[in-house]
Amino acid sequence: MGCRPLSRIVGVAGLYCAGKSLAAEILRSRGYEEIDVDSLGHYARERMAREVEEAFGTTDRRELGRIVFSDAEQLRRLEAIVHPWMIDEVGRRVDSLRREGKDGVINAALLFPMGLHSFCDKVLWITASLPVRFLRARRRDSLTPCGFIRRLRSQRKLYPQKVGENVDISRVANNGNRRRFERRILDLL
Ligand SMILES: CC(C)(COP(=O)(O)OP(=O)(O)OC[C@H]1O[C@@H](n2cnc3c(N)ncnc32)[C@H](O)[C@@H]1O)[C@@H](O)C(=O)NCCC(=O)NCCS
Ligand SMILES: Nc1ncnc2c1ncn2[C@@H]1O[C@H](COP(=O)(O)OP(=O)(O)OP(=O)(O)O)[C@@H](O)[C@H]1O
Repeated sequence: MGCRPLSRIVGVAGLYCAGKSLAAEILRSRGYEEIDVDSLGHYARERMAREVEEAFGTTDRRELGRIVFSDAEQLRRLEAIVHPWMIDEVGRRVDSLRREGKDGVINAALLFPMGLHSFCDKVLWITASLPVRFLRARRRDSLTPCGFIRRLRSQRKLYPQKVGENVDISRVANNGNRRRFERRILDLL
């Protein structure tokens, strides 16, 4: 009877434009399967379109972003609708990876507040300086300084320090080029 290989689940977290998706891409190139929790959020919004429409009068991604990222109470209302299903879905996908002995990466800005770190064997907390993140946000999302500041305010809750839980967290700086970032990540695995 053969032994199933061990599965390893790595969480990737960090603030807006720190480089979480790039970190997940690097892990994917090493055979990890990605659970992209931002995408699950968009899928959840479509699944729960009726509740979202009732609560906000719209299900449009951009319009909702404008509403919830400038008002913490509205963001909490949206999270209360979509997060329970999202957390269950991540759990289902992790179970399936573990059963198949596959490695996985959970890419989630809200890894800690959603409690998803409890599914992980290791967490990479990606950091980059504020000016670097602003330049990336401007290039990728055409965000104005005001829009950038609004995003930052909605992300105060994301830090791992706010979680008293015992999980192996490595901080990975991503202020330089991709090659250096990739080397840092691979050294930590
Ligand atoms: C409000 C929504 C519709 C705005 O969509 P939009 O396309 O404008 O932004 P996008 O999803 O690309 O997110 C932009 C940035 O905000 C971050 N972000 C998304 N949701 C949240 C949140 N609840 N709290 C803090 N940051 C968030 C993302 O990680 C990303 O860094 C969407 O972000 C959403 O449905 N959020 C709630 C679900 C959720 O919590 N998703 C994040 C899981 S990690
Ligand atoms: N080391 C790097 N060198 C060059 N460009 C980078 C680097 N890291 C990230 N970027 C670019 O910065 C932008 C943000 O990176 P990425 O999407 O990985 O961040 P994120 O943390 O996943 O963002 P979000 O918070 O929106 O989910 C992207 O356009 C990406 O290509």
